Order: sequence, then C-alpha cells, then structure tokens
Amino acid sequence: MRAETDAKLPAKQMRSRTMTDTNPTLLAGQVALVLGASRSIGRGIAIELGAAGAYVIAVSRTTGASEGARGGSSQETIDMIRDLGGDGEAIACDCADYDAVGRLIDDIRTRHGRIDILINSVFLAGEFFPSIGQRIWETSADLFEQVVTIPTRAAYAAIRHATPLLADSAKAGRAGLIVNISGRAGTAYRYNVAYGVGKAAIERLTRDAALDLRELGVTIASIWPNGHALPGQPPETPRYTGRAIAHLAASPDRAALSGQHRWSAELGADHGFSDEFGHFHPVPPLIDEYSLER
Ligand SMILES: NC(=O)c1ccc[n+]([C@@H]2O[C@H](COP(=O)([O-])OP(=O)(O)OC[C@H]3O[C@@H](n4cnc5c(N)ncnc54)[C@H](O)[C@@H]3O)[C@@H](O)[C@H]2O)c1
Repeated sequence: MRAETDAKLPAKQMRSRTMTDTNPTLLAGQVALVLGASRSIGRGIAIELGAAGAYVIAVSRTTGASEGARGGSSQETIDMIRDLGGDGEAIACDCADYDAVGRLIDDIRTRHGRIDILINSVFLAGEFFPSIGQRIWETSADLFEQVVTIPTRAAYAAIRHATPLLADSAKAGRAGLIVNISGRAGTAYRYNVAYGVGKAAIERLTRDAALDLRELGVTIASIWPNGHALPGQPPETPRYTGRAIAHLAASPDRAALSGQHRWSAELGADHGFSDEFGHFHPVPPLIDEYSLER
C-alpha cells in the first residue's frame, strides 16, 4: 500500500476511495497474482485485492494494448488500483502456454519472493458469447479449446508452479489461497455443453487439488459470480466477487472451504459486505445438481 493519507490524496483518488468499503489493510503485505486481469471478473478481483492492501500482479496476454473485442488492459487495471491508493504491476503472459506460466511464476519468485493469493480467471468471453445456446453439433471447432482447454490448462499450470510459494505463504501465516473462478455451470447445464464441461473441469480441479494441497496448508476454493440479476435485484458487479475473495483471503476459517464452491453472495452473507454501490445481494437459489433439464 502507498503511504498517503486521505487528506493528501487528489480529488480523483478521494472520489474513487469512497467507491470501496474494503479495509485497506486487510491484505497488507501480501502478493496476489491474478491471471486474466484485463477486464470483467478478473479486473474486479484485482481491484478489490489491491484496495484491501495486497500488491497485485495483473496478468493478461498483453499489458498496454486493449485486448480483443471486449477491451481492457491489465495496465489499466493497475492504474485503477493505484487510484484507490493500492499498488501492483501488469505483466504480459500467454497463459494458454503451460511453460510460459511456469516462467511467469519463476520471475515473480525471483523479484518478489512470494505469492500469497492466486486467482485463476482466464477466459475468452468475447469468443464464447456467439456460441451461447448452440447445440453440441452446431459448435465451432475452436470452442472446446477456448472454453475448456485454455482456461483449465492455465489454472492447472498456475497451481502446479505456484504451489511451493503458496505453501510458504500458508506456513508464514499469510493467505496461502488459490481461487478458481467458476460458476453454476460446473454442476448444471448452462449456455451450452462446452461451457459446462469447462466449468466442471475447474470444479474437479478445485476438489481434487484440495486433497493434495491439504498437507501443505494451502486452501483452494472455487467462487461463483452470479452473471444474471435475480428478479427485482441489480446485477452483481465484478468487484463484488473481488470483495468475496478479499474477505475469504483474510478469514481465519478459509481452510474450511477448501475443495468447495461458494457463490460470491454466500461469502457476502457470511462476511457482511455489500457490492460496489452499497447493495447487499441475496444468495442465488440452490440448483438441482442432478437435473436433466436445461
Ligand atoms: N462475467 C460474468 O458475469 C461471470 C459469471 C459467472 C462466471 N464467470 C466466470 O468468470 C470467469 C471470467 O469470466 P469473464 O467474464 O471475466 O471473462 P473475460 O473473457 O471477460 O476475461 C477473461 C480474462 O482472461 C484473459 N485471458 C484470456 N486468454 C488469456 C491468455 N491466453 N493468457 C492470459 N490471459 C488471458 C483476458 O484478457 C481477460 O483478462 C470465467 O470462468 C467465467 O465463466 C463470469
């Protein structure tokens, strides 16, 4: 965290600081690595971890250029964190490349000596959106790679390479936390078959890795943002999921969630935080995991 007090912040920073009710010392001294941080959910998580005092390493394929049709850059994410009084850096890495993820983590080990929180949020929403509603026989040849292979391999590679650092973090009494961003499609049909297979892979990665990581004291959980507003409710913002993760990382009870999934709003109910504009979201209804309905 930067040392300025509110009184010394320029008006722009004063304004943006009022946009978060996150305690700026919640994660002070911790390093958070956010894969897929140039926009939407990953950006919201990076901002809230930074607002909570973590040093944020925001990763996407490029740092400066706005990425793809959905825009955003990881450098912009870091600029937004700095506007809130936090700090971090943007790094370019193609997380679809298993070895590149290893090199990224080696570089962080060399320069920072630690990773306390790892967020896996690599996805290709712009490429995925046109496939929503397609039956399996209608989908493109690229869809499986974009929705299943790339996000799952990136998360696997990051967990594989970052685990020793996360184990050190847990041993030192810091967060030692991995969060995989997933969704209700992990257990029920949503959007199309490929999306469900991708989310189910992430859920299984969370559950099975938890069994391996337990002996190292590392916690791994999957968090479900709710992408659709509930009736009569405003939609969740990406920063709401960020707040969920900041509170989880700081919770002394976090290990109890290892191997499990939670809606962002379940953590909201447990920890009593609101969304960006003060709204307290209700927990989405439970779904029948064995339903054969779409
Ligand atoms: N957006 C929602 O409302 C919502 C709701 C529920 C679940 N989710 C889940 O959250 C996750 C993130 O979704 P999103 O909407 O933020 O997706 P997004 O496509 O908007 O963002 C994904 C991020 O991954 C980065 N990325 C993509 N390929 C990369 C690569 N090869 N190397 C490095 N970075 C790469 C992108 O640049 C971007 O920063 C997904 O698993 C999605 O299913 C999102």
